[in-house]
Amino acid sequence: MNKPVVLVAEELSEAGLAVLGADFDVRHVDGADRAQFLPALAGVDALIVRSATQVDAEAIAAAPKLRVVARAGVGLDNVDVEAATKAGVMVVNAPTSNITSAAEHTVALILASARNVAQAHSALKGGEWKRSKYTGVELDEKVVAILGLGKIGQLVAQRLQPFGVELIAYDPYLQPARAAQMGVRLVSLEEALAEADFITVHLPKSKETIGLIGDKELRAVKPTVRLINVARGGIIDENALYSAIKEGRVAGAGIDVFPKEPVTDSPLFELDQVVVTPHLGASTHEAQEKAGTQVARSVKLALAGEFVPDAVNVQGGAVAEDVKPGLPLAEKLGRVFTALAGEVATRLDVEVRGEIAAHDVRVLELAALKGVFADVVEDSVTYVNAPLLAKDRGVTVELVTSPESPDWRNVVTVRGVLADGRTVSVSGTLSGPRQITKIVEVNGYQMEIEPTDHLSFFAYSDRPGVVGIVGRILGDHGINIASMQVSRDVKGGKALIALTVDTAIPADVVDQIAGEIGADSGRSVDLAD
Ligand SMILES: NC(=O)c1ccc[n+]([C@@H]2O[C@H](COP(=O)([O-])OP(=O)(O)OC[C@H]3O[C@@H](n4cnc5c(N)ncnc54)[C@H](O)[C@@H]3O)[C@@H](O)[C@H]2O)c1
Ligand SMILES: O=C(O)[C@H](O)COP(=O)(O)O
Repeated sequence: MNKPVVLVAEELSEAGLAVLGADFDVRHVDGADRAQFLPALAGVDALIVRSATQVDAEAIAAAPKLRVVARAGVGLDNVDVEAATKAGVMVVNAPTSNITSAAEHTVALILASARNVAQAHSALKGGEWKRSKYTGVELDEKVVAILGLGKIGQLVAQRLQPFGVELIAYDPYLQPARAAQMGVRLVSLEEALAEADFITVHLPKSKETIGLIGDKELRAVKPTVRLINVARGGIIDENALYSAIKEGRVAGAGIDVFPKEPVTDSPLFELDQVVVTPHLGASTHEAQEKAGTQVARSVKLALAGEFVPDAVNVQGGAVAEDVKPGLPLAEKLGRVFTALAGEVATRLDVEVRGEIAAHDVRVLELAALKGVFADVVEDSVTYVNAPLLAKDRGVTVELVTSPESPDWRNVVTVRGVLADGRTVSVSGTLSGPRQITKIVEVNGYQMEIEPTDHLSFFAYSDRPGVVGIVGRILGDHGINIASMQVSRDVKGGKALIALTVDTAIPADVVDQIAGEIGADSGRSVDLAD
């Protein structure tokens, strides 16, 4: 059997490659070289990148088999997550892999900028012993403004605390009490600019943050201020920063990231007051080992069809062990639902009852939706695009949970209302230590059948002789019945036959049975693939 193809488009740690092991066809390409990268995507199941590879809509379209894009690091601004989601491609990152390295690099640049380390180093190695020119400033008693008090911003705050600085931060999405616990005073952007001796940026790059620190803002700072950016290029406007330093309105800067990378001709490079590094924030052995192993594990999970905790475009969090067996059950129920309904519902309820409802079971709703659309759309349906498919078709979906359940069993129900107002439902359980899955209800009829590869359901009016007719027709076509159950509401009322058979029942045979027994409906579903 062909191994799944994993394309590694940037350097991945040895430890990450070791996690992938021999089960995958691991290929390498230079993701920054578009002419090589795009053709290499054909036939690829998983793609691993860092920040230099643009995974845009064009790249995603060039990879029709792609199931997961893994970013061995934090920032996702080089990945078009929306395009990936539409294509059903999971996007994962390694959200905490390099935050310590990025925070330490920030502190390195703050100190380097305060004490002119890089400039003095170059001068001395160039044969110049200059002391007064490189007189610096202390951090003690200075005000440090952190823009973005998230994971890295917080680590920077912790690390700067012992230097005796006063910490302020601009982050409108954080509670002041949480910041206060860290010894940080939350302020407005205007206050941060006016009060700071050092400003360090730890924001994501977004529509709101691009150019957040531009000409106007750099006219509102102290002339002694130093700016540090280990987040993303473009959050501080480079040209505005250049002018501010050149005109003596800003004392200096420490910059790790640039609007376009790689870059060797930024205007900032000509200024002695600016210390620069080529996007080295995450470039430590430790961070790369963590990023590589974390994404390799996520790729393995994603290609095994399992839920991935670090997926950024899938709703729901980590899946509890007790909930995991419910995933294939909910997906099968979704497929049976669609077979029974014969059309897309206008409204769908996914009900989860029993002890598992104590966990986060949003993933069961996704699994049910995955099943509902699996036999409806041409493209592959995943945990990622299933909610979008529902939304596109105007299906309202609701998850209903309850710890109460009959017989103490965990029960999952997919219930939908069709355009003509009819309700269709199917329920399944997980029972026993082996978590055996059973279908226990169809359209209100109680039963107990295994969701095997081939199922059929016939709704008809209760009367003698029907079972015999069904058996004869299937026998005539060489189809072996594995199990058959008849349920009815009242004697002589409406009844339902549920069948499991060894081979698929062709559509014309389903029609023949339905015709001969005068069924209200006859449906079959193949869960084999
Ligand atoms: N240089 C490197 O090598 C390197 C390494 C890792 C991360 N990064 C970058 O560092 C940055 C921070 O990463 P993180 O993991 O700390 O992210 P994070 O999401 O944990 O933190 C970002 C913080 O910014 C705040 N924020 C978001 N939008 C804002 C806005 N418009 N105004 C003010 N605050 C806003 C959020 O509330 C959050 O607290 C990202 O840009 C990431 O890509 C760079
Ligand atoms: O967002 C990140 O994780 C950092 O910017 C690191 O990027 P890199 O993996 O390309 O070094």
